[in-house]
Amino acid sequence: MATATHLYGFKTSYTSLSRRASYYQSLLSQPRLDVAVSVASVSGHCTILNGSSCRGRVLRVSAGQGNIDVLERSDTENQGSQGLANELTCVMKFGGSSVASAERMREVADLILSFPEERPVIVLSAMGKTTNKLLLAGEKAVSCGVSNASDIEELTFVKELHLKTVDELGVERSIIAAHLEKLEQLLKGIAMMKELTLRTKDFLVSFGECMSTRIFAAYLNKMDVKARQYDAFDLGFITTDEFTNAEILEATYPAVAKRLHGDWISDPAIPVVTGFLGKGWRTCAVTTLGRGGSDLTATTIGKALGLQEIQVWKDVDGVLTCDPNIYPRAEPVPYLTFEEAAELAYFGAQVLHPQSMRPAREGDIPVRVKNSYNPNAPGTLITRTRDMSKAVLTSIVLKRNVTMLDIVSTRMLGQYGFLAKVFSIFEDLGISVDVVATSEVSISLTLDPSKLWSRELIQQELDHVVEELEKIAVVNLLQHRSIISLIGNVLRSSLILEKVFHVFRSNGVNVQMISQGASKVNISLIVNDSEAEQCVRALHSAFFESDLSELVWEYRSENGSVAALQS
Ligand SMILES: Nc1ncnc2c1ncn2[C@@H]1O[C@H](COP(=O)(O)OP(=O)(O)O)[C@@H](O)[C@H]1O
Ligand SMILES: N[C@@H](CC(=O)OP(=O)(O)O)C(=O)O
Repeated sequence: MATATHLYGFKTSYTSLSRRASYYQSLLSQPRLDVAVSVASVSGHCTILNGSSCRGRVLRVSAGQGNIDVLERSDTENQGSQGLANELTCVMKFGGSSVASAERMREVADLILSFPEERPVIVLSAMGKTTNKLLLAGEKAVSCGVSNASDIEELTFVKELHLKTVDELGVERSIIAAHLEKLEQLLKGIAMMKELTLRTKDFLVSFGECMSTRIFAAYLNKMDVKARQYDAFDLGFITTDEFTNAEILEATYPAVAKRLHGDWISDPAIPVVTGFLGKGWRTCAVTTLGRGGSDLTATTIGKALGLQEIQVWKDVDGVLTCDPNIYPRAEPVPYLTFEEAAELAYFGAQVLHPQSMRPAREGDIPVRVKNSYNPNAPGTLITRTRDMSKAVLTSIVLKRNVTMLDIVSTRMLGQYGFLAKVFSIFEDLGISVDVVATSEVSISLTLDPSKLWSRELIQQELDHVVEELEKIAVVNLLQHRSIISLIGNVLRSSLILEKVFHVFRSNGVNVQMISQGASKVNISLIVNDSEAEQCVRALHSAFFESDLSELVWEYRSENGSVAALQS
């Protein structure tokens, strides 16, 4: 092992010497420079000028001229690494549909190995529909009695699926035997207690990801590809204690970077990480990030390690122009911005977790959505910016079963007092609002259903909201509504809306509320649930299957300027 020291030109964006000094202090406190380098490259504070590999212990950083300083490092601890060329390069997340069986796991392993230039972190979801089955098993356990818990149909299904998979892949059953045993014990516990709390639900579903990752890592090892399994809750994913919908806390980033980096450098092996899971910071119990949360696990790791790319592998050719279950002729969208993708996810496109774009945007790391069943399809590339000069409508998203409130002031309060009071009621009750339209004396809004997760709560919460609002307003509660969100270039909103209203009128549909906020990418329309799918199909035909250029041309002539069309 070499013990030479090396000097590097070290460029920092901090111009003040005192800021630089305190920044270097933090670098020096890192046990190893590879951690410091990745922290630095993520936050964008510094770059290593000569582009060389920089691992080992930071000895000294001394201020030089301008904002270029000299960094001295030692190779003493440079165990087994060949420099940045051997860093982990990307994160590849495979959803449940991609790892639903032994055959699928084999294909995913082949797919990973077909990118020899990549050194990926792998994030996996539970196999197939395991999460749904586990939740159903938990619900049945509440009322089936302890003696029947072992025979719950969904438990048998989960056991058989996982045992069949290990057998077919030729890995040891012992890899998951303890988890299957513990899962059965847990269901007996639920049966005994006759209750399934949110905390227990999270622990229960965690078995899915814990088993899929163990099986897959064991299979890679069997194929002589060195892999190491990680449970996210032991890896450093620290979250709030909001069971079933936990938020990732900032402390996660350095913790995950340190652990994955440290292990990779001391003993390189492909990390295989459980998606979806975390550890509550107060309770230290297993938490989950909301359904579909493995996307968020992947983008969090991408940001933590400052990786080159985040890939999310699904069962569709990328983000599509609308939900293919509503309209099978939906087509892949080749490029999206983080903002468009976030808006699309937030307004209900199942393909991405609503919060998953945040870490990617903060770390400015491109996200590629690909199809594990059709790897040659180009997929969707999501980046900070894209060419919007030709963009009109990008995608149509539908969120069903939304509750809408029409709130009309009784004029006991002035306008500003009225709005403030209405929103303070929502804040006090912890309910999020999705879409809002206001006039001087009335507000129409929709409630975020993710906060109204459990059936019992819905009615209770709604009753309470209405009761509170009725103290200052006349309230009309409208249920079974849908939000149709048009993600696109809002600079062309007149063109979009002209076409939308033409389509709605031809289909005899009345829009009950419309909102085009400050967001440059989204127009939301509220219609009855019963009319929503028909509207999405008609809008898709109008925007994506007919030639828009004629309309664009008319619009351009009317506005008399080409510039009006360019963002
Ligand atoms: N706009 C959309 N683009 C692509 N897929 C969509 C869209 N809206 C809904 N979906 C659905 O999302 C599914 C993929 O998301 P998900 O099931 O969470 O993937 P995975 O489990 O593989 O991570 C697709 O199979 C498709 O049915
Ligand atoms: N297994 C979890 C987490 C997840 O992200 O799954 P998927 O990637 O299959 O959507 C769920 O079903 O919600």
